[in-house]
Order: sequence, then C-alpha cells, then structure tokens
Amino acid sequence: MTPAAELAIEGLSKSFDQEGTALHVLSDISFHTKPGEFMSIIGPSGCGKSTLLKIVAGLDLQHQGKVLLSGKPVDRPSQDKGFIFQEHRLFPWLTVEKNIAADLPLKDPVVRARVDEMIRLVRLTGFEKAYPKQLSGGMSQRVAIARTLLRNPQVLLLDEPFGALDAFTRNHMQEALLDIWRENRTTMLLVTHDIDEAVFLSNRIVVMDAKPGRIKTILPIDLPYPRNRIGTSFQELRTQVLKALEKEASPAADTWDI
Ligand SMILES: Nc1ncnc2c1ncn2[C@@H]1O[C@H](COP(=O)(O)OP(=O)(O)OP(=O)(O)O)[C@@H](O)[C@H]1O
Repeated sequence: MTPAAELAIEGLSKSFDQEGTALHVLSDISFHTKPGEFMSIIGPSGCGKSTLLKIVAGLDLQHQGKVLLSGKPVDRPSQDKGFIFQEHRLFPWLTVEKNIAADLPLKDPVVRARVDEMIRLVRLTGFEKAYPKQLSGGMSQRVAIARTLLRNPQVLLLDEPFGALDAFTRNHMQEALLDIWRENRTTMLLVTHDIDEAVFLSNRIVVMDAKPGRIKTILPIDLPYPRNRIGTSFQELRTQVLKALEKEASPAADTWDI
C-alpha cells in the first residue's frame, strides 16, 4: 500500500476569466493535512470548493501559490491523487469487477487478488458480476471508491461523493467510508455541504467563506470514532461549525443541510 501523504496548500489563489472580467474565486488558501488525516472543506455554494479540489488533483494548473503532495509540487493529474465525484461515473457495459480493474487485466493473478481485496473492503462481495444498473446509488459509489483505491492513491479527494444519495444511504456510506479509511489510512480531503457529514467523518474541518473563497477558520473535531450523531458533544461541535459558517456570513451564502 502506498503510504498516506502529507498535503500542503500554500498561498493558493485562483481567478477565472469571465467575459473579459477576472472572477476572483480563491484567495490565499493555506492549510496542511497530516499523513492519514481526514479533512473536510465546507462552505457556501460557489466559494470555490470544487475548484480547490481540482487544483489539488492537478486538473487545473492555472493558479497562484503552491500545492505539494509529500513535498512534491502537483503539476498534473496522476493516480496517486484519487478523485471521487458526486456521480459514480462507472462504465454501464462493464461488471463491478471489470469497472474496478478498468484498464488492468483481471486475468493477472496480482490484479485479481487486489480487485477481490477492494471488493471486500467496500463490502460488495457477491456482486462481482453485477452491472451498474443492478446496483443502488450507494453500491455504485462504493464501486467507484474501490476503483480509485485499487490505484493506491496517496490522497483521496472526494467532491460531494454522497450528495445524490438519500439520507439513510448517505449515513450508511459515511460509515462505510470510515471503515475504509480505518483500514486503508489514505489521507482524505472531502468537500461537502453537509455539516453532520463533516463532523461525523473529519479530524479537522476547513470552514470557507465566498466571494472570494477564503478560509474563515479550521476547526479540530476532537471526538473519538465511531461518533454518536445524537450525542451532546457531537451536537456541540455541529453548532460550532454552524456558527463559524454564519459568522459574518457572505450575502451570497446558500442554505445549509443541518
Ligand atoms: N471553468 C470555469 N470558468 C469560469 N468560472 C468558473 C469555472 N469553474 C468554476 N467557476 C466559478 O467559480 C466559482 C466557484 O465554483 P466552484 O464550483 O468551485 O464552487 P463550489 O464551492 O464547489 O460550489 P458548489 O458548492 O455549488 O458546488 C463559481 O462562481 C463558478 O461559477
């Protein structure tokens, strides 16, 4: 397994050109994740969360400031930076196991063993030969996670991965993600709108503001795992995140899933 990476973001700023005018999207973003840390980013719609994640993934290189993975500048997309999107992006014509293997030959015993290990990790044993249309949204997203983890990423970047799922499946997937993290210890960077999700999963939460996107505060979530969503400490931390979001809220701030 590839060791978990330290991710360093230093003085990151980003503008888009919109019809000849510069749209200042990210302003002086700096934070570090420790190897194996679970970090979430929360903030109003349009504050640049997805843009930030794409920059970390090496999908957008037009920015100021530095992004370093294990001390090396991120200058292109690569398999050591796994990316999970809101939609699972599976190939509908391939079975679960072939979706996970993708371009790797399943006939190779090493690949076969790794695919089986990933299927066990995401709890899809018995569904190896199923097609995406036979899976629920949560199961499909677990296949996408398995496909990404098979490539041994040093960091897993998750952009609203459970945003399209119902509340029950979402809770279940959060628990599944924690199991995977506990076993795999990949560094996690999760973008979410959901305060509960961020508090349930994270070691620390980066709270952002919009126009331009900037860091308001970084909150440590010092609760032991597994976390009890209805416990007093959980509720107190949830309130703390909400207060941080609301503090000097930008007029553009959207509604929140609380
Ligand atoms: N390729 C692009 N060209 C021009 N503007 C862009 C581009 N991508 C994003 N933007 C703008 O940058 C801002 C931030 O977008 P981004 O998707 O990163 O926000 P977000 O915080 O992830 O939003 P949401 O929570 O709604 O997904 C928005 O105003 C968006 O319109």
